[in-house]
Amino acid sequence: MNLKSQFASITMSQDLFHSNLPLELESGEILPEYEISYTSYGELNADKSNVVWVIHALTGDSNVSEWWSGLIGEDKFFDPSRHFIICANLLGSCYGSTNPLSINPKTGQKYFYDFPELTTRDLAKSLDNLRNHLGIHQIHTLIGGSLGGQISLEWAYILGEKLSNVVVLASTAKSSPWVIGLNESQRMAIESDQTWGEKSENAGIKGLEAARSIAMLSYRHPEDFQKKQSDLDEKLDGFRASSYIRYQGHKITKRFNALSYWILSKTMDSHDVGRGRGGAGKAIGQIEARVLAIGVDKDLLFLSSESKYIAQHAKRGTFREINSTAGHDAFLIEFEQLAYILQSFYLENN
Ligand SMILES: CC(=O)SCCNC(=O)CCNC(=O)[C@H](O)C(C)(C)COP(=O)(O)OP(=O)(O)OC[C@H]1O[C@@H](n2cnc3c(N)ncnc32)[C@H](O)[C@@H]1OP(=O)(O)O
Ligand SMILES: N[C@@H](CCO)C(=O)O
Repeated sequence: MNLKSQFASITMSQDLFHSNLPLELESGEILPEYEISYTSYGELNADKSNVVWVIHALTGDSNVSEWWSGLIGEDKFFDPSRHFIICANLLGSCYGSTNPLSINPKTGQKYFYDFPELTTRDLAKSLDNLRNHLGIHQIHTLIGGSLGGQISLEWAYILGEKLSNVVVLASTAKSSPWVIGLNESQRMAIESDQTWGEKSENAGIKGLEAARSIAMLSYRHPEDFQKKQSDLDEKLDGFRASSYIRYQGHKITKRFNALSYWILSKTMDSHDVGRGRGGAGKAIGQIEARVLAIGVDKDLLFLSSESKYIAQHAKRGTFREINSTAGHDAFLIEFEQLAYILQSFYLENN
């Protein structure tokens, strides 16, 4: 379906891929059929060599020109007049792809809590099925941050020589105990909501509010709070940081649900590109594409050293660092630094 684009003369299309073939999951469970919603910008060139595939993070969607507007758009680093840019909503997420609120074809009812656990490998496989469906035989650049970076690594492993460059932002080869612990606290917050367990779209929504507030503390750095949320006046209550964190918790409930959040946070936990492949370092060493791993110096969630590890173990790896008090979320905010790093990477390597 072609949509009115925000760009003057660029094609933007929002489409749905329906797979009647089942997706066999790492857990042994099966998604009998599934849909993937995806957005693309620009046109494939004659030899299909201009594909830039973006993978969104935990609560993102496929409208990459909105949430990555500093990097994608007319005259931006990835420009739809030159690149064919595509982003698919991840399975499990609530922006158009099959998720816990979709109908389970086996029962004719919504999945709710019966939705299967998905790994980053399962998600990479589902994206590869979409790629095949679209007849894309070569991806110039695959790029993703956080959970999107984890899936990018998994997919890069599968893609082999069909991928030229993979850019992994603020991410990791294997989720650390720290990340898993933080995600478990967030799921505990969801569980403590009395509505969790109900077969309702709003189940666990207050819990999700608390979960996002915990998550925000790992997405930012204390210096970011110091800069933006300090109170100028002396007070005993009603602090700016309190209202900010509550606001952020509430904001997510207007656009996301606890079931999708639960599933995708579990996906993040089980991520390990080295599972069954002799360890993360060995698996990364088998990726054929050039690997650019970008860390954020003040990322408290996925440490910059984890990005360095990825680059060090790749056959053709480069490590770069963003300097930002924004912390983990810098990959969604620091467009100038990102564009500079990407520019120099392509100049040096392509
Ligand atoms: C439909 C969709 O939205 S699709 C999904 C798009 N989102 C994604 O892809 C996920 C990735 N994006 C994100 O995580 C975020 O949007 C980021 C990281 C890029 C930016 O985060 P933001 O929340 O916009 O920035 P920031 O932390 O500065 O907070 C700003 C907000 O907090 C509010 N705020 C700031 N300080 C306070 C305070 N002391 N008390 C209350 N509210 C406050 C601001 O008014 C602003 O509100 P707004 O979002 O309604 O405009
Ligand atoms: N802020 C990101 C999560 C951290 O990668 C999101 O909401 O998707």
